[in-house]
This record gives sequence, structure tokens and C-alpha cells, in this order.
Amino acid sequence: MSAAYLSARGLGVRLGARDLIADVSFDLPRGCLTAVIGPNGAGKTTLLRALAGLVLSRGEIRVGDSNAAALSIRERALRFAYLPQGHAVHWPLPVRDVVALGRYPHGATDPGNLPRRDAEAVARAIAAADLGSLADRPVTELSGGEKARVALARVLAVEAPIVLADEPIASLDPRYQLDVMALLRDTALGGALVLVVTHDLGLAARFADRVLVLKDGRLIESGPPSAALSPEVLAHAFHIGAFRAEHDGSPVLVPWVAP
Ligand SMILES: Nc1ncnc2c1ncn2[C@@H]1O[C@H](COP(=O)(O)OP(=O)(O)OP(=O)(O)O)[C@@H](O)[C@H]1O
Repeated sequence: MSAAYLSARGLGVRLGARDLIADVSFDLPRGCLTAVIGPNGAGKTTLLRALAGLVLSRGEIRVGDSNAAALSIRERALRFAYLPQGHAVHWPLPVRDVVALGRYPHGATDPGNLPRRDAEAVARAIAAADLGSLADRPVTELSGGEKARVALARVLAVEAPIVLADEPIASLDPRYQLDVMALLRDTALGGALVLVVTHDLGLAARFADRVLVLKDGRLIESGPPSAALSPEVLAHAFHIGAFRAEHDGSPVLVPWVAP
């Protein structure tokens, strides 16, 4: 594996007397799409929030040559583009302006008057998320799936080296699920380090280079999909089996009843 760009050592998040995640360690390179999977409540969202610096954590997070804890909020927002679960926007802002919020960490604070470099990044993100025909519509008038693509475009507009996406395909139709996974893979191929939380094991098997498996706040497996989605791991993590096949050279994995 190439040099690590994002490393966690003994990462933990404790709330009250409870460890939401504990002793999580990994090294991930740029240019890699990593799926984060695990049962409900396993700590996937908490892990992403800890990496983004949105929840207090212990242990160490290193980004490139920096200790993440030493970064200012703006530096952290430039390095980590974070797509939260749900991503509600309640103001009737035009789609273009919502996407432009992704340029805020770059100092572009007025969506109506973006410097050229920022306007170009916004245009790239709008095109990548296939939002060209919706760019001038108020975001509040879009469907759930369309809003999800706007939220993703905002994150892509940051053009950060690390993308943290929490269930970005949860509300999308099958076509856009495939498009968004392909888009995230292309983002990784373009040099970003992409972490995607998903419950779709089939898409994780097909698109991810690596898989992190969380259970009860612990990292129980980390590796290529062939190892991290093995029958043993799925039985241990989810108490399920899976139908496995290959199509067009890609792995097919369909969750099935426990063996
Ligand atoms: N603010 C909070 N206060 C107390 N407990 C919390 C808080 N946020 C999350 N938790 C608990 O932490 C655990 C991990 O939650 P988290 O949202 O990280 O899980 P997840 O793996 O993303 O789950 P899901 O697949 O259901 O989205 C859960 O048991 C949850 O109840």
C-alpha cells in the first residue's frame, strides 16, 4: 500500500460512561475509496465525526505531516470535506448557492460573488453531481434524492484531499446510487482519500478498495473487500451470510440469511 495520508491511532470517543468508539487504528492512503460498514449503532457516524473534528476524541489523528488536533478549524475544513447523514437545508437557497458553501473554507464567503477559481470548482461539482438542470431551483423544492445530490456536490466543491461521506446513497434511486458510488470512486482515482459509510454491502464489495468493519465501537476488520467482507466477518459482524458471484469482472455480493 502507498504511504498513509490519514492515520488513526487508538482513536476513541467517550460520552458519559460509554465508549462510542474505542481503540480504532488504521492507515489509509490517498487515491483509495474505503467503505465503513457495521451494524446500526456500531459507531460509524461517530468515527467520521471524530475524524472531522466535530466530536471530542482521544488518541491521535494524523493528516499528511500534521497532527489533526493542531489544525485550525479552517485548515481542518479544507482537509476534510464532511457530508453528514440527513443533510437537511431549511432555507430556500438556490442549489448553486448551497453548493458554493463548499468554498467557504477557501475564503469564498459570498455565493453571489465568487472568485473565478471558486466559481469553477462549484461548476465542476454541479456537473459531477448531475445538477445542471436544477442549479437555479430553491433547494427546499427538491426531492429527497435530489437534495442528497446537492449535499454531495457541496462536499465535492471543497475539493478537499479527504472526503467523509455518511450514507450518501441512502435516499437515492438505484441509478443514482451507482452514479454516486462511481463518482466517489472517480474522486478517489483523482487523488482524494474517500471514506463512505454505507449499509449496502453489495456496492461496498463492488466499489471499495478497502473496507473498515466496525462492531460495538471496535474496528474488527480492515482490508480489501475480499478479506473484510468474508463469510466469517459478515457472520461475526451482522449474523448474516451472502450470495457471492462475479459479473463483468466485478464481485457481486447479496446479503442472505445466516448460514
Ligand atoms: N449524542 C449522543 N449521546 C449518546 N449516545 C450517542 C450519541 N450519538 C451516538 N450515540 C450512541 O453511539 C453509538 C454509535 O452511534 P453512531 O451513530 O456512531 O452509530 P452508526 O454505526 O453510525 O449507526 P447507524 O448505522 O444506525 O447510523 C450508538 O449506540 C448511539 O446510540
